Amino acid sequence: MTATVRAIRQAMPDTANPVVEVRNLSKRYGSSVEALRDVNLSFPTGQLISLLGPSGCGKTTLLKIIAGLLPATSGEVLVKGQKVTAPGPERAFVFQDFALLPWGSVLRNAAFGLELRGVPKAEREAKAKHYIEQVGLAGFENRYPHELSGGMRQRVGLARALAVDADVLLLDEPFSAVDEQNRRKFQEDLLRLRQIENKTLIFVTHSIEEAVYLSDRIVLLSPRPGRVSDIIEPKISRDRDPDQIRRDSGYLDTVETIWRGLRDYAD
Ligand SMILES: Nc1ncnc2c1ncn2[C@@H]1O[C@H](COP(=O)(O)OP(=O)(O)OP(=O)(O)O)[C@@H](O)[C@H]1O
Repeated sequence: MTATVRAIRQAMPDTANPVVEVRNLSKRYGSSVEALRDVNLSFPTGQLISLLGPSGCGKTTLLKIIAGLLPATSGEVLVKGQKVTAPGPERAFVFQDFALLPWGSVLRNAAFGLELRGVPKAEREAKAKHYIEQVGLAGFENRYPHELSGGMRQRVGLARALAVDADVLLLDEPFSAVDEQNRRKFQEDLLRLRQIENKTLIFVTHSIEEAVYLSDRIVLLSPRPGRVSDIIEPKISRDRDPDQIRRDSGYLDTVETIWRGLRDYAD
C-alpha cells in the first residue's frame, strides 16, 4: 500500500457516534489558575485519541474531568449520553504511576477494580487472568509489584483497566515511566489490544512521534488556558513493520507539521 500516512486537518470535530462529548468545558483552580477554557470535543467510539500540547496546558485536567475525578468549573462531559458527575463503570483510568497495591499480587491487582465493584472472587480472578495473559504477563500472577520491572507494572495497570470492561480507557502518560524499549513494545500491545477489544482509548502524551504513530486522532491543545487549537488525523496503515511506518514520508511530515505548531511553546 502506498501513501499510507495522510494528515487531515479538520475545522470542526465530527460528531459521528461519539462515546464521550465535551461541551463548553472550562476549569479554574482557585481564582488564579485558568487551566481550560471553553473546550469542545467529541470522541468517536473505538478510536485511539491522544491529547497533546505544551506542559501545563491542561491535558491531565481534561482527562480527570472526563474520568469524573475532578469537577469542571463550567460546561459538561457526556459519556454515552449521560452527564458525568463522578467516576463510573464505563470509564477506567490508568494512572501515570499505575497505582498498584504494593501488598497485592499481580492477580489481586489486576482484579482490584472488580473487587471494588463486589464481583465474586472466582469470577474476578478468571477475568483478571484472561487480561493478564492478554498483556503478556501469564506466569506472573503470583508476583508482587516490587518484583516487576516498570514495563511489567504498567501492564498490570492496563490489565486492571481492561478487566473492568469499561468502554473508555483513560491513560495519563502511560508510556512515561518506562524505558524506550518497553515503550515501543507497549505501543504495539496497545494497538493490538485496541483491535481485539474495540475500546475507546484517550491518552495524554508529551511525544509527538508517539501520538502520530498510535492515534486515529490527535487533539492539540494551546498553552494554558488550554483550548483546542487543532485536530489532526494521521491516516496510518498499520499492517506494516513499525520501522517502515516510522520511516514513511507521510508519517514524518505529520510529525513535522505538529512540531512546527508546538515549537513556539517549547521551554
Ligand atoms: N490541584 C491544582 N491546583 C492548582 N493548580 C493546578 C492543580 N492541578 C493542576 N494545576 C495547574 O493547572 C494547569 C494544568 O495542569 P495539568 O496537569 O492539567 O496540565 P498538563 O498539560 O497535564 O501538564 P503536563 O504536560 O506538565 O503534565 C497547570 O498550570 C497546573 O500547574
